[in-house]
Amino acid sequence: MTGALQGSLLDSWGEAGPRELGHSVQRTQLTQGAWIDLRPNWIAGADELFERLVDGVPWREERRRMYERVVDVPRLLAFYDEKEPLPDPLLDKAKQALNAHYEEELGEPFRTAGLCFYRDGRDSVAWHGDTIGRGSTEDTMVAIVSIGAPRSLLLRPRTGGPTLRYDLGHGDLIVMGGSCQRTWEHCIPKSAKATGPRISIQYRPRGVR
Ligand SMILES: O=C(O)CCC(=O)C(=O)O
Ligand SMILES: [Fe+2]
Repeated sequence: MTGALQGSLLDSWGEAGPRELGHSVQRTQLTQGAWIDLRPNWIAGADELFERLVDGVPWREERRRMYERVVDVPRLLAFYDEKEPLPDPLLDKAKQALNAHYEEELGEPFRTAGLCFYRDGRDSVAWHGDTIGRGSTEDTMVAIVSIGAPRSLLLRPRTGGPTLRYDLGHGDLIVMGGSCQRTWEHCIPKSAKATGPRISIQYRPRGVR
């Protein structure tokens, strides 16, 4: 069964929104106090959410200076600061569910939402940690909901070592925690295969970017 068909069947049986977290979240300890939580198929109603976000989010193209040149950022972006309403009620429900599950351990709530739109396999994000803010010095969490076409998220330790690959499917949740932003890097590599569009939603605490 294809992911899309499976998604639509599951969605027709239940209400749209995040499914339970609890015991369905699987944690993997990485090195140096970094960890990853995975919760496949977290979002019910992911097909409809994807369509609403494609049409409803004011996607921005960005250009960034790279050494001597100004280049297109190879994905579309949107950012919702903590006081801005999210573009879809399902994204509020997902944030509430993440906070119910993680706030105690995180010591603060997830507050902001960044959205990326990977139009096809040529769109990507290069190796980086989310270290513009406090993630460069403190443990934190970044929770990512993936919808649309499956893409790989790669992780590698900054000190060198094997690269881990997580194939993120439609409606999956991955949470990077502990020291992950400063001791590891992550990327979404370009894909040579014919790849459909994907949207990721990243929830972060205040001051993490
Ligand atoms: O699209 C993703 O899953 C990752 C995005 C990301 O790493 C970022 O926006 O910092
Ligand atoms: Fe990132």
